[in-house]
Amino acid sequence: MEANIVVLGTESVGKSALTVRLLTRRFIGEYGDIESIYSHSFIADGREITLNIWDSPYSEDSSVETSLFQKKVRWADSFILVYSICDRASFNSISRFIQTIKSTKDYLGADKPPIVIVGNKRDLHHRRTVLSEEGRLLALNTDCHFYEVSAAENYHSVLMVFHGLVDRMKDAKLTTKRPLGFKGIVKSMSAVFARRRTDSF
Ligand SMILES: Nc1nc2c(ncn2[C@@H]2O[C@H](COP(=O)(O)OP(=O)(O)OP(=O)(O)O)[C@@H](O)[C@H]2O)c(=O)[nH]1
Repeated sequence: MEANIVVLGTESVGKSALTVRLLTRRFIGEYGDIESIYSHSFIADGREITLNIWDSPYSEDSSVETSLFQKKVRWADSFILVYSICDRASFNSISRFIQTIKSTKDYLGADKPPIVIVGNKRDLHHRRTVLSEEGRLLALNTDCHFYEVSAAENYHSVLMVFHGLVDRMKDAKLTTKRPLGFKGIVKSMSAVFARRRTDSF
């Protein structure tokens, strides 16, 4: 099985931190602004599963109206929508992402995609401005799954997010993948670490 996952959310909510945590088990603190699609394979129930994970830095250009956003929605089989539990505005933006994803997929005649909502930075509970119940309620009302995690502190909770999404996709036919149609987006993990090393000098 091969599946395309897009990680979305507003600025600095921890999209790269979650992605890099899954891929390397590490939290490296600073990630740079790298638009990347990472490939990650693992075995589950005796089957090889490959996830292509598209992580992009947020900017005004990533708003839901843009053609790049539409391109991501078309490409993806499923979505991880991230907010920070310390950032109310990032939580408020999640509904808009869900609406746009659903209406675009509907317009394309595609199946309803699995969507997971993730409240990140759980370790910063003393600065919390979004209650867990609010995240859970939003997920319930929009037929999404919900997790609260800390990419900084907990690898296993991040693993649960991605594996939970895979479980929801298991029966879908997700095999033949078309190339994206533009160059320079696929980076290796070494790019992330190289960037960090450079930044620290
Ligand atoms: N305390 C804490 N900090 C986190 C956590 N996840 C990410 N951060 C920090 O939050 C900041 C932003 O993390 P990124 O992963 O770059 O966030 P992003 O959503 O990819 O940001 P953009 O690329 O700007 O859209 C960094 O300083 C991270 O170290 C977390 O779980 N807990």
